[in-house]
Amino acid sequence: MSGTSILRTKSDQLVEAISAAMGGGTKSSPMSGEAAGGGMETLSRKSSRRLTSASPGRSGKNNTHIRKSRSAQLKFDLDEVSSGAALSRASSASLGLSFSFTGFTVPPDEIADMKPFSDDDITEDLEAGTRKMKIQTEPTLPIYLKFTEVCYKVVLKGVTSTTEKEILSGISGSVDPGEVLAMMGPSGSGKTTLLSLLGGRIKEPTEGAITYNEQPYSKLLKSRIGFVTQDDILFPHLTVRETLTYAARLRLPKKLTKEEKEKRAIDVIYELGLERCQDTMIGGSFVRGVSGGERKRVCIGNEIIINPSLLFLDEPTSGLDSTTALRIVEILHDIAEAGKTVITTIHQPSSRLFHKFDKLILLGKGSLLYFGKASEAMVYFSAIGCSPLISMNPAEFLLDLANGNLNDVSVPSELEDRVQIGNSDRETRNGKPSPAIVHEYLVEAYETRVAESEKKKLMAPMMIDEELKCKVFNAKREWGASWCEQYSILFWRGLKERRHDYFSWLRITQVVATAVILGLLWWQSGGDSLKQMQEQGLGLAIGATLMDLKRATTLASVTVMTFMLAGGYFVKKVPVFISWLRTRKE
Ligand SMILES: Nc1ncnc2c1ncn2[C@@H]1O[C@H](COP(=O)(O)OP(=O)(O)OP(=O)(O)O)[C@@H](O)[C@H]1O
Repeated sequence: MSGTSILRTKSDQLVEAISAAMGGGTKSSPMSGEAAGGGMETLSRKSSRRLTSASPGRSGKNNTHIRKSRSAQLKFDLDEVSSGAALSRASSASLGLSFSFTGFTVPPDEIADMKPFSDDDITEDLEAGTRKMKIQTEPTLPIYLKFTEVCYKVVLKGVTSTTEKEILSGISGSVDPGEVLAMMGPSGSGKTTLLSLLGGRIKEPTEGAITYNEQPYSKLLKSRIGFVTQDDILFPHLTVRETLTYAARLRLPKKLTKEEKEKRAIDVIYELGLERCQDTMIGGSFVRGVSGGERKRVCIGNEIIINPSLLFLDEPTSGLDSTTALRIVEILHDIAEAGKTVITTIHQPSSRLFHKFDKLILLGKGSLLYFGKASEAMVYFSAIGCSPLISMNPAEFLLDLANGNLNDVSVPSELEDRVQIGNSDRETRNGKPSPAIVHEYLVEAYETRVAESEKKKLMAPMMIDEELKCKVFNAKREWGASWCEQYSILFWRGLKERRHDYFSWLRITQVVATAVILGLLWWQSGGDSLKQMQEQGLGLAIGATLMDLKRATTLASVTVMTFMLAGGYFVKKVPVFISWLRTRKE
Protein backbone atom coordinates (compact mmCIF):
# COMPACT_ATOMS: atom_id res chain seq x y z
CA MET A 1 0.00 0.00 0.00
CA SER A 2 1.44 3.39 -0.90
CA GLY A 3 1.97 6.10 1.60
CA THR A 4 -0.66 8.25 0.05
CA SER A 5 -3.36 5.70 0.44
CA ILE A 6 -2.40 5.12 4.04
CA LEU A 7 -2.68 8.78 4.73
CA ARG A 8 -5.90 9.27 2.90
CA THR A 9 -8.66 10.34 5.22
CA LYS A 10 -12.32 9.73 4.71
CA SER A 11 -12.86 13.20 3.41
CA ASP A 12 -10.06 12.69 0.90
CA GLN A 13 -11.86 9.65 -0.37
CA LEU A 14 -14.99 11.74 -0.70
CA VAL A 15 -13.07 14.31 -2.66
CA GLU A 16 -11.94 11.63 -5.05
CA ALA A 17 -15.40 10.09 -5.29
CA ILE A 18 -16.80 13.43 -6.31
CA SER A 19 -13.88 14.07 -8.63
CA ALA A 20 -14.74 10.88 -10.42
CA ALA A 21 -18.40 11.94 -10.58
CA MET A 22 -17.35 15.23 -12.11
CA GLY A 23 -15.05 13.55 -14.55
CA GLY A 24 -12.04 15.38 -13.16
CA GLY A 25 -9.13 13.72 -11.49
CA THR A 26 -7.04 14.71 -8.59
CA LYS A 27 -4.09 13.43 -10.53
CA SER A 28 -4.19 16.49 -12.74
CA SER A 29 -1.74 19.29 -12.16
CA PRO A 30 -2.28 20.69 -8.71
CA MET A 31 -2.55 24.12 -10.16
CA SER A 32 -5.08 23.33 -12.84
CA GLY A 33 -8.42 25.14 -12.97
CA GLU A 34 -11.43 24.28 -10.83
CA ALA A 35 -10.59 20.69 -10.02
CA ALA A 36 -12.81 18.38 -8.17
CA GLY A 37 -11.13 18.74 -4.84
CA GLY A 38 -11.82 22.36 -4.84
CA GLY A 39 -15.30 21.60 -5.95
CA MET A 40 -15.81 19.50 -2.90
CA GLU A 41 -14.59 22.30 -0.69
CA THR A 42 -16.95 24.72 -2.35
CA LEU A 43 -19.78 22.34 -2.07
CA SER A 44 -19.27 21.35 1.51
CA ARG A 45 -19.17 25.00 2.41
CA LYS A 46 -22.40 25.60 0.61
CA SER A 47 -23.94 22.78 2.57
CA SER A 48 -22.82 24.31 5.80
CA ARG A 49 -24.27 27.60 4.67
CA ARG A 50 -27.54 25.94 4.05
CA LEU A 51 -27.45 24.35 7.42
CA THR A 52 -26.73 27.67 9.03
CA SER A 53 -29.55 29.35 7.25
CA ALA A 54 -31.89 26.46 7.82
CA SER A 55 -31.33 26.00 11.52
CA PRO A 56 -33.13 29.01 13.01
CA GLY A 57 -36.22 28.35 11.04
CA ARG A 58 -36.06 24.69 11.81
CA SER A 59 -35.93 24.82 15.55
CA GLY A 60 -36.52 28.40 16.51
CA LYS A 61 -34.84 27.63 19.81
CA ASN A 62 -32.07 29.65 21.26
CA ASN A 63 -29.36 27.09 21.70
CA THR A 64 -29.73 25.31 18.40
CA HIS A 65 -26.58 23.33 17.81
CA ILE A 66 -25.79 22.88 14.20
CA ARG A 67 -24.95 19.29 13.61
CA LYS A 68 -24.38 17.47 10.42
CA SER A 69 -23.19 14.11 9.34
CA ARG A 70 -20.63 13.50 6.68
CA SER A 71 -23.14 11.34 4.89
CA ALA A 72 -25.63 14.19 4.84
CA GLN A 73 -22.94 16.48 3.58
CA LEU A 74 -22.05 14.06 0.81
CA LYS A 75 -25.73 13.72 -0.07
CA PHE A 76 -26.03 17.47 -0.51
CA ASP A 77 -22.78 17.72 -2.38
CA LEU A 78 -23.60 15.00 -4.87
CA ASP A 79 -27.02 16.55 -5.42
CA GLU A 80 -25.38 19.83 -6.11
CA VAL A 81 -22.86 18.30 -8.50
CA SER A 82 -25.53 16.57 -10.49
CA SER A 83 -27.78 19.63 -10.60
CA GLY A 84 -24.89 21.83 -11.62
CA ALA A 85 -25.73 24.22 -8.83
CA ALA A 86 -22.18 24.49 -7.65
CA LEU A 87 -21.75 28.14 -8.53
CA SER A 88 -18.40 29.46 -7.49
CA ARG A 89 -18.49 31.83 -4.59
CA ALA A 90 -16.11 34.07 -6.38
CA SER A 91 -18.44 34.62 -9.28
CA SER A 92 -21.40 35.28 -7.05
CA ALA A 93 -19.26 37.67 -5.09
CA SER A 94 -18.20 39.51 -8.18
CA LEU A 95 -21.81 39.90 -9.13
CA GLY A 96 -22.36 41.52 -5.76
CA LEU A 97 -24.78 38.87 -4.63
CA SER A 98 -23.21 38.19 -1.28
CA PHE A 99 -24.45 40.59 1.29
CA SER A 100 -23.90 38.87 4.56
CA PHE A 101 -21.35 36.80 6.35
CA THR A 102 -23.03 33.78 7.85
CA GLY A 103 -26.38 34.98 6.66
CA PHE A 104 -25.48 35.01 2.99
CA THR A 105 -28.40 36.09 0.88
CA VAL A 106 -29.10 33.06 -1.23
CA PRO A 107 -29.43 33.88 -4.92
CA PRO A 108 -32.96 33.15 -6.19
CA ASP A 109 -31.84 30.38 -8.52
CA GLU A 110 -30.36 28.50 -5.59
CA ILE A 111 -33.47 28.70 -3.45
CA ALA A 112 -35.23 26.10 -5.55
CA ASP A 113 -32.26 23.84 -5.07
CA MET A 114 -32.57 23.85 -1.31
CA LYS A 115 -33.82 20.70 0.30
CA PRO A 116 -35.36 20.22 3.70
CA PHE A 117 -32.86 19.10 6.29
CA SER A 118 -33.73 16.00 8.19
CA ASP A 119 -32.83 15.44 11.84
CA ASP A 120 -31.67 11.94 10.92
CA ASP A 121 -28.73 13.55 9.20
CA ILE A 122 -27.57 15.14 12.43
CA THR A 123 -24.77 13.11 13.95
CA GLU A 124 -21.78 15.34 14.39
CA ASP A 125 -21.70 18.45 16.55
CA LEU A 126 -19.90 21.03 14.50
CA GLU A 127 -20.61 24.11 16.53
CA ALA A 128 -21.17 24.60 20.17
CA GLY A 129 -22.02 28.24 19.72
CA THR A 130 -25.16 29.88 18.49
CA ARG A 131 -24.35 31.83 15.38
CA LYS A 132 -27.81 32.39 14.08
CA MET A 133 -28.33 35.98 13.19
CA LYS A 134 -28.22 36.98 9.55
CA ILE A 135 -26.77 40.37 9.06
CA GLN A 136 -26.99 42.47 6.01
CA THR A 137 -23.95 44.43 4.99
CA GLU A 138 -23.36 46.56 1.98
CA PRO A 139 -21.88 44.56 -0.89
CA THR A 140 -18.11 44.92 -0.95
CA LEU A 141 -15.97 45.46 -3.99
CA PRO A 142 -14.58 42.05 -4.99
CA ILE A 143 -10.79 42.19 -5.09
CA TYR A 144 -8.68 39.66 -6.98
CA LEU A 145 -5.22 39.54 -5.46
CA LYS A 146 -2.29 38.39 -7.55
CA PHE A 147 1.41 38.32 -6.72
CA THR A 148 4.20 37.26 -9.04
CA GLU A 149 7.85 36.62 -8.31
CA VAL A 150 7.76 38.52 -5.04
CA CYS A 151 11.18 38.92 -3.45
CA TYR A 152 11.93 40.78 -0.27
CA LYS A 153 15.30 41.67 1.14
CA VAL A 154 16.32 43.65 4.18
CA VAL A 155 19.57 45.45 4.73
CA LEU A 156 21.26 44.59 8.00
CA LYS A 157 23.58 47.30 9.15
CA GLY A 158 26.49 46.16 11.23
CA VAL A 159 29.16 48.27 12.92
CA THR A 160 31.59 47.88 10.08
CA SER A 161 29.60 46.42 7.22
CA THR A 162 26.10 46.13 5.80
CA THR A 163 24.68 42.86 4.55
CA GLU A 164 21.55 41.97 2.65
CA LYS A 165 19.25 39.28 3.97
CA GLU A 166 16.83 37.63 1.59
CA ILE A 167 13.57 36.90 3.38
CA LEU A 168 11.37 35.96 0.43
CA SER A 169 12.43 34.78 -2.99
CA GLY A 170 10.20 34.41 -6.01
CA ILE A 171 6.80 33.86 -4.41
CA SER A 172 3.87 33.73 -6.81
CA GLY A 173 0.21 33.06 -6.28
CA SER A 174 -3.29 34.42 -6.43
CA VAL A 175 -6.47 34.46 -4.42
CA ASP A 176 -9.97 35.39 -5.53
CA PRO A 177 -12.96 36.80 -3.69
CA GLY A 178 -14.77 34.00 -1.91
CA GLU A 179 -11.59 32.03 -1.26
CA VAL A 180 -9.52 31.44 1.85
CA LEU A 181 -5.79 31.19 1.23
CA ALA A 182 -3.70 29.68 4.01
CA MET A 183 0.03 30.23 4.31
CA MET A 184 1.93 27.52 6.09
CA GLY A 185 5.58 27.02 6.85
CA PRO A 186 8.01 26.59 9.72
CA SER A 187 8.74 29.47 12.05
CA GLY A 188 10.85 32.09 10.30
CA SER A 189 9.91 30.92 6.81
CA GLY A 190 8.52 34.35 5.88
CA LYS A 191 4.74 33.98 6.34
CA THR A 192 4.23 37.22 8.26
CA THR A 193 6.51 39.09 5.87
CA LEU A 194 4.53 37.89 2.86
CA LEU A 195 1.25 38.69 4.59
CA SER A 196 2.47 42.20 5.42
CA LEU A 197 3.59 42.74 1.84
CA LEU A 198 0.23 41.62 0.45
CA GLY A 199 -1.65 43.68 3.01
CA GLY A 200 0.32 46.82 2.14
CA ARG A 201 1.93 46.98 5.58
CA ILE A 202 5.41 46.74 4.10
CA LYS A 203 5.79 49.37 1.44
CA GLU A 204 6.91 47.42 -1.63
CA PRO A 205 8.55 44.13 -2.46
CA THR A 206 12.19 44.36 -3.53
CA GLU A 207 11.24 42.60 -6.76
CA GLY A 208 8.05 41.29 -8.28
CA ALA A 209 4.53 42.66 -8.45
CA ILE A 210 1.45 42.61 -6.27
CA THR A 211 -1.81 43.63 -7.90
CA TYR A 212 -5.35 44.16 -6.69
CA ASN A 213 -7.81 43.76 -9.59
CA GLU A 214 -4.76 44.15 -11.83
CA GLN A 215 -3.85 47.48 -10.23
CA PRO A 216 -0.88 48.20 -7.96
CA TYR A 217 -1.36 49.06 -4.29
CA SER A 218 -2.47 52.56 -3.47
CA LYS A 219 -3.41 54.39 -0.29
CA LEU A 220 -7.06 54.30 -1.29
CA LEU A 221 -7.03 50.56 -0.79
CA LYS A 222 -6.34 50.96 2.92
CA SER A 223 -9.99 51.41 3.75
CA ARG A 224 -10.80 48.15 1.97
CA ILE A 225 -8.27 46.08 3.90
CA GLY A 226 -8.70 44.51 7.31
CA PHE A 227 -5.57 43.23 9.04
CA VAL A 228 -5.70 41.09 12.16
CA THR A 229 -2.24 41.05 13.67
CA GLN A 230 -0.63 38.18 15.56
CA ASP A 231 -0.47 40.10 18.84
CA ASP A 232 -3.87 41.55 19.41
CA ILE A 233 -4.11 45.08 20.69
CA LEU A 234 -7.25 45.33 22.79
CA PHE A 235 -8.05 47.37 25.86
CA PRO A 236 -8.28 44.97 28.80
CA HIS A 237 -10.87 46.95 30.78
CA LEU A 238 -13.37 47.49 27.97
CA THR A 239 -16.14 44.98 27.45
CA VAL A 240 -16.57 43.17 24.13
CA ARG A 241 -19.51 45.37 23.23
CA GLU A 242 -17.66 48.58 24.16
CA THR A 243 -14.61 47.51 22.12
CA LEU A 244 -16.64 46.89 18.99
CA THR A 245 -18.85 49.94 19.49
CA TYR A 246 -15.84 52.25 19.73
CA ALA A 247 -14.33 50.57 16.65
CA ALA A 248 -17.59 51.14 14.77
CA ARG A 249 -17.82 54.76 15.87
CA LEU A 250 -14.23 55.44 14.86
CA ARG A 251 -14.07 53.55 11.61
CA LEU A 252 -17.49 53.54 10.00
CA PRO A 253 -18.35 56.29 7.50
CA LYS A 254 -19.50 59.67 8.75
CA LYS A 255 -22.80 59.38 6.98
CA LEU A 256 -23.98 56.69 9.40
CA THR A 257 -25.63 57.88 12.59
CA LYS A 258 -24.33 56.93 16.02
CA GLU A 259 -27.25 54.50 16.41
CA GLU A 260 -26.54 52.85 13.08
CA LYS A 261 -22.91 52.39 14.02
CA GLU A 262 -23.87 50.90 17.36
CA LYS A 263 -26.27 48.56 15.61
CA ARG A 264 -23.50 47.44 13.30
CA ALA A 265 -21.36 46.59 16.33
CA ILE A 266 -24.20 44.54 17.81
CA ASP A 267 -24.69 42.79 14.47
CA VAL A 268 -21.01 41.82 14.42
CA ILE A 269 -21.31 40.53 17.99
CA TYR A 270 -24.14 38.21 16.94
CA GLU A 271 -22.43 37.34 13.70
CA LEU A 272 -19.33 36.14 15.53
CA GLY A 273 -21.31 34.39 18.25
CA LEU A 274 -20.09 36.75 20.97
CA GLU A 275 -23.49 37.56 22.43
CA ARG A 276 -22.93 35.55 25.61
CA CYS A 277 -19.77 37.46 26.48
CA GLN A 278 -20.67 40.88 25.10
CA ASP A 279 -20.65 42.44 28.57
CA THR A 280 -17.51 40.67 29.74
CA MET A 281 -14.26 42.59 29.95
CA ILE A 282 -11.58 41.70 27.42
CA GLY A 283 -9.07 41.13 30.21
CA GLY A 284 -5.31 41.06 30.23
CA SER A 285 -2.35 39.95 32.31
CA PHE A 286 -3.89 41.05 35.60
CA VAL A 287 -7.59 41.02 34.79
CA ARG A 288 -9.51 37.88 33.99
CA GLY A 289 -11.54 38.36 30.86
CA VAL A 290 -12.88 36.58 27.81
CA SER A 291 -11.39 33.31 26.56
CA GLY A 292 -8.64 33.10 23.94
CA GLY A 293 -11.07 32.12 21.18
CA GLU A 294 -13.47 34.94 22.07
CA ARG A 295 -10.57 37.36 22.13
CA LYS A 296 -9.54 36.32 18.61
CA ARG A 297 -13.11 36.73 17.45
CA VAL A 298 -13.20 40.25 18.90
CA CYS A 299 -10.04 41.03 16.90
CA ILE A 300 -11.69 39.69 13.76
CA GLY A 301 -14.81 41.71 14.59
CA ASN A 302 -12.70 44.85 14.93
CA GLU A 303 -11.68 44.40 11.31
CA ILE A 304 -14.83 43.04 9.68
CA ILE A 305 -16.82 45.88 11.16
CA ILE A 306 -15.65 48.04 8.26
CA ASN A 307 -16.78 45.38 5.80
CA PRO A 308 -13.38 45.01 4.11
CA SER A 309 -12.86 43.47 0.68
CA LEU A 310 -9.58 41.89 1.74
CA LEU A 311 -9.05 40.35 5.14
CA PHE A 312 -5.55 39.38 6.32
CA LEU A 313 -5.01 37.41 9.49
CA ASP A 314 -1.71 36.54 11.12
CA GLU A 315 -2.04 33.25 12.96
CA PRO A 316 -5.62 33.65 14.14
CA THR A 317 -5.71 30.16 15.62
CA SER A 318 -2.44 30.01 17.54
CA GLY A 319 -2.85 29.05 21.14
CA LEU A 320 -6.39 27.76 20.61
CA ASP A 321 -7.66 24.22 20.98
CA SER A 322 -8.62 22.43 17.77
CA THR A 323 -12.40 22.92 18.20
CA THR A 324 -12.06 26.66 18.82
CA ALA A 325 -9.58 26.92 15.94
CA LEU A 326 -12.05 25.13 13.68
CA ARG A 327 -14.73 27.59 14.68
CA ILE A 328 -12.48 30.53 13.84
CA VAL A 329 -11.73 29.03 10.41
CA GLU A 330 -15.44 28.47 9.84
CA ILE A 331 -15.98 32.14 10.56
CA LEU A 332 -13.31 32.96 8.00
CA HIS A 333 -15.20 30.85 5.50
CA ASP A 334 -18.41 32.68 6.24
CA ILE A 335 -16.59 35.95 5.69
CA ALA A 336 -15.18 34.66 2.38
CA GLU A 337 -18.63 33.54 1.34
CA ALA A 338 -19.78 37.10 1.64
CA GLY A 339 -17.45 37.97 -1.24
CA LYS A 340 -14.33 38.83 0.69
CA THR A 341 -10.83 37.65 -0.11
CA VAL A 342 -9.32 36.04 2.98
CA ILE A 343 -5.63 35.35 3.51
CA THR A 344 -4.37 33.83 6.70
CA THR A 345 -1.17 32.40 8.09
CA ILE A 346 -1.51 29.24 10.11
CA HIS A 347 0.91 27.32 12.26
CA GLN A 348 -0.13 23.76 12.85
CA PRO A 349 -3.70 23.15 11.77
CA SER A 350 -5.53 19.95 12.62
CA SER A 351 -6.39 17.78 9.63
CA ARG A 352 -10.06 18.84 9.80
CA LEU A 353 -8.98 22.44 9.68
CA PHE A 354 -6.47 21.85 6.89
CA HIS A 355 -9.20 20.53 4.59
CA LYS A 356 -11.17 23.73 5.07
CA PHE A 357 -8.77 25.95 3.16
CA ASP A 358 -9.32 26.64 -0.51
CA LYS A 359 -5.74 27.45 -1.42
CA LEU A 360 -2.43 26.80 0.24
CA ILE A 361 1.01 28.35 0.13
CA LEU A 362 3.80 26.31 1.68
CA LEU A 363 6.94 28.27 2.43
CA GLY A 364 10.35 27.01 3.46
CA LYS A 365 13.21 29.42 4.22
CA GLY A 366 11.48 32.12 2.19
CA SER A 367 11.04 29.95 -0.92
CA LEU A 368 7.85 28.62 -2.39
CA LEU A 369 7.44 24.88 -1.96
CA TYR A 370 3.81 24.70 -3.04
CA PHE A 371 1.03 26.95 -4.19
CA GLY A 372 -2.31 25.56 -5.26
CA LYS A 373 -5.45 24.00 -3.96
CA ALA A 374 -5.06 22.75 -0.40
CA SER A 375 -6.92 19.58 -1.36
CA GLU A 376 -4.31 18.79 -4.02
CA ALA A 377 -1.17 19.39 -1.97
CA MET A 378 -0.80 15.75 -0.95
CA VAL A 379 -1.24 14.59 -4.54
CA TYR A 380 1.49 16.98 -5.67
CA PHE A 381 3.98 15.86 -3.02
CA SER A 382 3.30 12.21 -3.71
CA ALA A 383 3.92 12.95 -7.41
CA ILE A 384 7.39 14.23 -6.55
CA GLY A 385 8.10 11.15 -4.45
CA CYS A 386 7.30 12.39 -0.94
CA SER A 387 4.51 10.42 0.69
CA PRO A 388 3.90 9.76 4.37
CA LEU A 389 4.69 6.20 5.42
CA ILE A 390 2.36 6.26 8.39
CA SER A 391 -1.07 7.79 8.90
CA MET A 392 -0.38 11.47 9.45
CA ASN A 393 -2.12 14.83 9.59
CA PRO A 394 -1.42 16.39 6.15
CA ALA A 395 -0.46 19.70 7.76
CA GLU A 396 2.07 17.95 10.00
CA PHE A 397 3.47 16.10 6.99
CA LEU A 398 3.83 19.32 4.98
CA LEU A 399 5.51 21.15 7.86
CA ASP A 400 7.93 18.24 8.31
CA LEU A 401 8.78 18.47 4.61
CA ALA A 402 9.22 22.25 4.77
CA ASN A 403 11.61 21.70 7.68
CA GLY A 404 13.54 19.18 5.57
CA ASN A 405 12.58 16.34 7.88
CA LEU A 406 12.01 13.06 6.03
CA ASN A 407 11.26 10.86 9.07
CA ASP A 408 8.31 8.58 8.26
CA VAL A 409 8.29 9.98 4.76
CA SER A 410 9.32 8.16 1.60
CA VAL A 411 12.57 9.45 0.14
CA PRO A 412 12.32 10.38 -3.54
CA SER A 413 14.60 8.18 -5.68
CA GLU A 414 16.22 11.27 -7.23
CA LEU A 415 17.19 12.49 -3.79
CA GLU A 416 18.48 9.06 -2.75
CA ASP A 417 20.71 8.94 -5.84
CA ARG A 418 22.03 12.40 -5.11
CA VAL A 419 22.88 11.46 -1.53
CA GLN A 420 24.61 8.23 -2.58
CA ILE A 421 26.77 10.06 -5.08
CA GLY A 422 27.68 12.92 -2.76
CA ASN A 423 27.55 11.24 0.66
CA SER A 424 29.12 14.24 2.35
CA ASP A 425 28.07 15.66 5.72
CA ARG A 426 26.16 18.42 4.00
CA GLU A 427 24.09 15.89 2.13
CA THR A 428 23.32 13.26 4.73
CA ARG A 429 22.28 13.10 8.33
CA ASN A 430 21.84 9.69 9.97
CA GLY A 431 21.81 8.09 6.54
CA LYS A 432 18.95 10.33 5.37
CA PRO A 433 19.15 13.39 3.13
CA SER A 434 20.00 16.46 5.21
CA PRO A 435 17.36 19.22 5.65
CA ALA A 436 19.31 21.56 3.35
CA ILE A 437 19.30 18.97 0.55
CA VAL A 438 15.60 18.22 1.04
CA HIS A 439 14.84 21.94 0.87
CA GLU A 440 16.86 22.31 -2.33
CA TYR A 441 15.06 19.34 -3.86
CA LEU A 442 11.60 20.68 -2.98
CA VAL A 443 12.34 24.16 -4.35
CA GLU A 444 13.73 22.66 -7.54
CA ALA A 445 10.82 20.27 -7.93
CA TYR A 446 8.33 23.12 -7.62
CA GLU A 447 10.23 25.31 -10.04
CA THR A 448 10.66 22.65 -12.69
CA ARG A 449 7.25 21.04 -12.48
CA VAL A 450 4.84 23.78 -11.56
CA ALA A 451 6.24 27.28 -11.29
CA GLU A 452 6.50 28.03 -15.00
CA SER A 453 2.97 27.00 -15.89
CA GLU A 454 1.64 28.74 -12.81
CA LYS A 455 3.54 31.92 -13.64
CA LYS A 456 2.10 31.90 -17.16
CA LYS A 457 -1.37 31.67 -15.69
CA LEU A 458 -0.69 34.56 -13.33
CA MET A 459 0.82 36.69 -16.08
CA ALA A 460 -2.22 36.25 -18.30
CA PRO A 461 -4.58 39.23 -18.00
CA MET A 462 -7.57 38.56 -15.78
CA MET A 463 -11.04 38.45 -17.24
CA ILE A 464 -12.47 41.05 -14.92
CA ASP A 465 -14.36 44.01 -16.25
CA GLU A 466 -12.76 47.41 -16.51
CA GLU A 467 -15.23 48.97 -14.12
CA LEU A 468 -14.09 46.62 -11.36
CA LYS A 469 -10.45 47.48 -12.05
CA CYS A 470 -11.08 51.20 -11.88
CA LYS A 471 -13.29 50.98 -8.82
CA VAL A 472 -10.34 49.94 -6.69
CA PHE A 473 -9.01 53.46 -6.91
CA ASN A 474 -11.82 55.63 -8.14
CA ALA A 475 -14.53 54.85 -5.68
CA LYS A 476 -12.94 56.37 -2.62
CA ARG A 477 -14.34 54.93 0.53
CA GLU A 478 -15.33 57.37 3.17
CA TRP A 479 -13.30 57.10 6.33
CA GLY A 480 -14.78 57.26 9.81
CA ALA A 481 -15.18 60.09 12.25
CA SER A 482 -13.94 63.65 11.87
CA TRP A 483 -10.94 64.88 13.84
CA CYS A 484 -13.11 66.34 16.59
CA GLU A 485 -15.25 63.23 16.86
CA GLN A 486 -12.16 61.06 16.98
CA TYR A 487 -10.78 63.17 19.83
CA SER A 488 -13.98 62.89 21.80
CA ILE A 489 -14.38 59.12 21.13
CA LEU A 490 -10.77 58.44 22.11
CA PHE A 491 -11.10 60.60 25.22
CA TRP A 492 -14.17 58.71 26.44
CA ARG A 493 -12.63 55.39 25.48
CA GLY A 494 -9.50 56.27 27.46
CA LEU A 495 -11.59 57.32 30.44
CA LYS A 496 -13.60 54.11 30.32
CA GLU A 497 -10.47 52.03 30.03
CA ARG A 498 -8.88 53.73 33.05
CA ARG A 499 -12.08 54.02 35.09
CA HIS A 500 -11.13 51.05 37.25
CA ASP A 501 -7.83 52.66 37.94
CA TYR A 502 -9.19 56.14 38.67
CA PHE A 503 -12.20 55.02 40.65
CA SER A 504 -10.76 52.09 42.55
CA TRP A 505 -11.54 52.04 46.28
CA LEU A 506 -7.84 51.99 47.07
CA ARG A 507 -7.27 55.16 45.06
CA ILE A 508 -10.30 56.95 46.55
CA THR A 509 -9.39 55.96 50.11
CA GLN A 510 -5.83 57.09 49.53
CA VAL A 511 -6.88 60.52 48.29
CA VAL A 512 -9.46 61.08 51.04
CA ALA A 513 -7.08 59.92 53.77
CA THR A 514 -4.30 62.14 52.46
CA ALA A 515 -6.62 65.12 52.32
CA VAL A 516 -7.68 64.54 55.94
CA ILE A 517 -4.10 64.14 57.14
CA LEU A 518 -2.98 67.24 55.29
CA GLY A 519 -5.88 69.16 56.68
CA LEU A 520 -4.91 68.06 60.19
CA LEU A 521 -1.31 69.05 59.61
CA TRP A 522 -2.27 72.61 58.82
CA TRP A 523 -5.19 72.80 61.13
CA GLN A 524 -4.99 75.95 63.25
CA SER A 525 -1.42 76.53 62.12
CA GLY A 526 -0.57 80.14 61.65
CA GLY A 527 2.22 81.55 59.55
CA ASP A 528 3.29 84.31 61.95
CA SER A 529 6.41 82.90 63.51
CA LEU A 530 9.43 81.19 61.97
CA LYS A 531 8.67 77.97 63.84
CA GLN A 532 5.14 77.79 62.45
CA MET A 533 6.44 78.27 58.94
CA GLN A 534 9.00 75.50 59.43
CA GLU A 535 6.20 73.22 60.58
CA GLN A 536 4.20 74.05 57.45
CA GLY A 537 7.17 73.22 55.23
CA LEU A 538 7.60 69.89 56.98
CA GLY A 539 3.87 69.27 56.65
CA LEU A 540 4.13 69.90 52.94
CA ALA A 541 6.90 67.31 52.61
CA ILE A 542 4.96 64.69 54.58
CA GLY A 543 1.83 65.48 52.54
CA ALA A 544 3.65 64.97 49.27
CA THR A 545 5.02 61.65 50.48
CA LEU A 546 1.57 60.52 51.52
CA MET A 547 0.11 61.57 48.18
CA ASP A 548 2.65 59.42 46.49
CA LEU A 549 2.29 56.59 48.98
CA LYS A 550 1.65 54.00 46.30
CA ARG A 551 4.99 54.64 44.73
CA ALA A 552 6.83 55.57 47.92
CA THR A 553 9.75 53.43 46.97
CA THR A 554 10.14 54.81 43.49
CA LEU A 555 12.69 57.32 42.44
CA ALA A 556 9.93 59.82 41.72
CA SER A 557 8.77 59.66 45.28
CA VAL A 558 12.26 60.11 46.63
CA THR A 559 12.72 63.10 44.33
CA VAL A 560 9.46 64.65 45.50
CA MET A 561 10.46 64.13 49.15
CA THR A 562 13.84 65.73 48.55
CA PHE A 563 12.28 68.73 46.89
CA MET A 564 9.76 69.13 49.66
CA LEU A 565 12.40 68.95 52.38
CA ALA A 566 14.49 71.43 50.44
CA GLY A 567 11.34 73.53 50.18
CA GLY A 568 10.87 73.31 53.95
CA TYR A 569 14.45 74.39 54.46
CA PHE A 570 13.93 77.24 52.01
CA VAL A 571 10.77 78.36 53.79
CA LYS A 572 12.73 78.36 57.03
CA LYS A 573 15.49 80.44 55.50
CA VAL A 574 13.31 83.01 53.71
CA PRO A 575 12.63 85.19 56.81
CA VAL A 576 16.31 85.04 57.69
CA PHE A 577 17.17 86.12 54.16
CA ILE A 578 14.59 88.93 54.22
CA SER A 579 15.88 90.26 57.55
CA TRP A 580 19.43 90.06 56.16
CA LEU A 581 18.34 92.11 53.11
CA ARG A 582 16.68 94.68 55.38
CA THR A 583 19.77 95.08 57.52
CA ARG A 584 21.87 95.60 54.36
CA LYS A 585 19.51 98.32 53.13
CA GLU A 586 19.64 100.10 56.42
N1 LIG B 1 13.09 43.75 9.24
C1 LIG B 1 13.76 42.62 9.38
N2 LIG B 1 15.08 42.62 9.61
C2 LIG B 1 15.77 41.49 9.73
N3 LIG B 1 15.24 40.27 9.64
C3 LIG B 1 13.92 40.17 9.43
C4 LIG B 1 13.10 41.34 9.29
N4 LIG B 1 11.83 40.96 9.08
C5 LIG B 1 11.86 39.62 9.09
N5 LIG B 1 13.09 39.15 9.30
C6 LIG B 1 13.50 37.74 9.35
O1 LIG B 1 12.89 37.09 8.28
C7 LIG B 1 12.50 35.80 8.63
C8 LIG B 1 11.00 35.60 8.38
O2 LIG B 1 10.26 36.32 9.34
P1 LIG B 1 8.69 36.17 9.46
O3 LIG B 1 8.25 36.93 10.67
O4 LIG B 1 8.08 36.57 8.18
O5 LIG B 1 8.54 34.62 9.68
P2 LIG B 1 7.24 33.76 10.04
O6 LIG B 1 7.22 32.63 9.09
O7 LIG B 1 6.05 34.62 10.10
O8 LIG B 1 7.63 33.26 11.48
P3 LIG B 1 6.65 32.89 12.70
O9 LIG B 1 5.81 31.76 12.22
O10 LIG B 1 7.58 32.49 13.79
O11 LIG B 1 5.85 34.12 13.03
C9 LIG B 1 12.89 35.61 10.08
O12 LIG B 1 14.10 34.93 10.11
C10 LIG B 1 13.04 37.01 10.59
O13 LIG B 1 14.00 37.07 11.60
